[in-house]
Amino acid sequence: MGGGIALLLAENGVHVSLSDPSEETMDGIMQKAKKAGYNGLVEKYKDHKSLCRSLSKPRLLVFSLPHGNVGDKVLEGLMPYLDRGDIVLDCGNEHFTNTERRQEHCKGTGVRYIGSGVSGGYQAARAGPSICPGGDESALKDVMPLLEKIAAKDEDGNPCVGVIGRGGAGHYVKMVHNGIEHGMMSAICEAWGIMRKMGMGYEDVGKVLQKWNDSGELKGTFLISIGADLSHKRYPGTDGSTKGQPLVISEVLDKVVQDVTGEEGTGIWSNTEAIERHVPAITLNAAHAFRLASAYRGDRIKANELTRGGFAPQELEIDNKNAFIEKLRRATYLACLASYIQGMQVIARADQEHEWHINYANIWKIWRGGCIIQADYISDKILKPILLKPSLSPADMHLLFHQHVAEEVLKSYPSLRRIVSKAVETDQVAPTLSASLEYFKMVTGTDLPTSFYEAELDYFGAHMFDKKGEEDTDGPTEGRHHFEWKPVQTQRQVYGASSKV
Ligand SMILES: NC(=O)C1=CN([C@@H]2O[C@H](COP(=O)(O)OP(=O)(O)OC[C@H]3O[C@@H](n4cnc5c(N)ncnc54)[C@H](OP(=O)(O)O)[C@@H]3O)[C@@H](O)[C@H]2O)C=CC1
Ligand SMILES: O=C(CO)[C@H](O)[C@H](O)COP(=O)(O)O
Repeated sequence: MGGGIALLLAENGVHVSLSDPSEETMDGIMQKAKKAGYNGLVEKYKDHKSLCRSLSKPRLLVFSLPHGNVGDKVLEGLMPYLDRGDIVLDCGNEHFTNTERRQEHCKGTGVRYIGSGVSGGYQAARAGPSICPGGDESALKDVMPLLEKIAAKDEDGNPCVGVIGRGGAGHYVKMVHNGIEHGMMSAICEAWGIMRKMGMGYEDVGKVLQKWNDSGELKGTFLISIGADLSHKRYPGTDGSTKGQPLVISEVLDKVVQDVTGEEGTGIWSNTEAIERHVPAITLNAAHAFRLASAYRGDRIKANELTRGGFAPQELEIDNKNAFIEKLRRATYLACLASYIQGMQVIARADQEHEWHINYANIWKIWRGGCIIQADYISDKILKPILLKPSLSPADMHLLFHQHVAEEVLKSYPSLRRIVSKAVETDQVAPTLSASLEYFKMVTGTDLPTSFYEAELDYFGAHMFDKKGEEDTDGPTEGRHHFEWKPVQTQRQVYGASSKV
């Protein structure tokens, strides 16, 4: 990512001083710069002192580092050579609490720290990513012209960058972007698995994904478009030709490991945040659990043996394949929409709590292009009418509270139900699609079986309950009633006089 950003900056005429523990990595970037004709614009520096000396003031230091300690160490190493007014632009996926801690630490020194998510993967880092910066207002004012230059552009040519808000808001929004990304990726891979079990070849599935990306509710969805593309990629043979070579996808093992290996943290953080902000983000939770289950392939093999082959998905016999695929498209869309609804709610709750003053119109802007969760239909039809409203209330951020969103859910819900029920009957692996179905049932239900849950809680814990007709008007409040479901008994009454001590 860092190499791509360095070359992108050089392409825009910026002098870049590189610093990386690996000489080889830096040489590789310098070679690419030379090849691209950015002569003299990229130089490498081994130590912090010479790096900082090479930069004109106020300096702009761009981080693209693994999260956590690494950023702390690099900042600590740079600090003695930085001056008041210098700016650190942290473009990694950092936990917002680390961002805010560093911002606080920098404050006394006059160094200005911006936490800025970037999205779009390493290809976008080179061509122009979607960028969501947050933090010091004056620093943001200084860097925005440059960020606007290097950012991805949407279909109208507008840069996909905007100030998100105070403190760690930029990194927070990027974290939730990744939570939404995981929900969408999971739903799409489940749809892919179902199509494969319908007997469709990899390339046939690719063609369907291409159609989904071309029109309808999944139009312009980046993850669908790359799915269509990758479905046709073959390894080159010794003569460079791909003819008769295996499709790459046919050889990819079924494990997603980066949560477990600690390379990335955004999936864990966004789910933890959803739970801590009391958001029922079951689509995101299921997607995350699916990744975790997939990571432990060795455990799966063992459990598969013990369950005599596990519960392998059956081949699907579908009479009207086209009609079924249309339902699958709608089901996938609804799971993607659920991911957005849940993610936005997490952001809004955190915004209220941290008082980041998030600019929601800018969230719309940064997700319009260049990012992994780019979804043109959702952007135009769902988000635009809400996020671009001149004044927004916290309730607006519950996307489902808007009639046009509710109508979308109503339109595609029967398809989601049909797909999930078929998946359940035939043991297809569809955790995120199933969770999304449950999500819409849960969050629209007004007679949930949680009456019984509440009664049990009151039975054993005296946790109180409200009675039917006693509605909360201002958010959840503790129940008003306790019923003595069973009189408290003494130990002797329960266990008898002869119980052993
Ligand atoms: N990959 C992606 O698609 C995206 C990644 N990100 C985020 O961007 C950041 C970078 O990601 P990515 O490029 O994929 O990761 P890499 O691991 O490829 O790059 C991390 C860089 O940090 C350097 N580094 C590691 N440890 C230290 C250290 N102690 N001191 C100084 N430098 C160090 C590495 O050096 P070395 O050359 O020695 O390995 C490497 O150049 C991460 O925060 C990631 O979450 C954000 C969006 C997309
Ligand atoms: O931030 C990203 C995209 O937005 C990166 O691609 C990130 O590496 C994806 O990893 P993970 O799926 O573990 O979040």
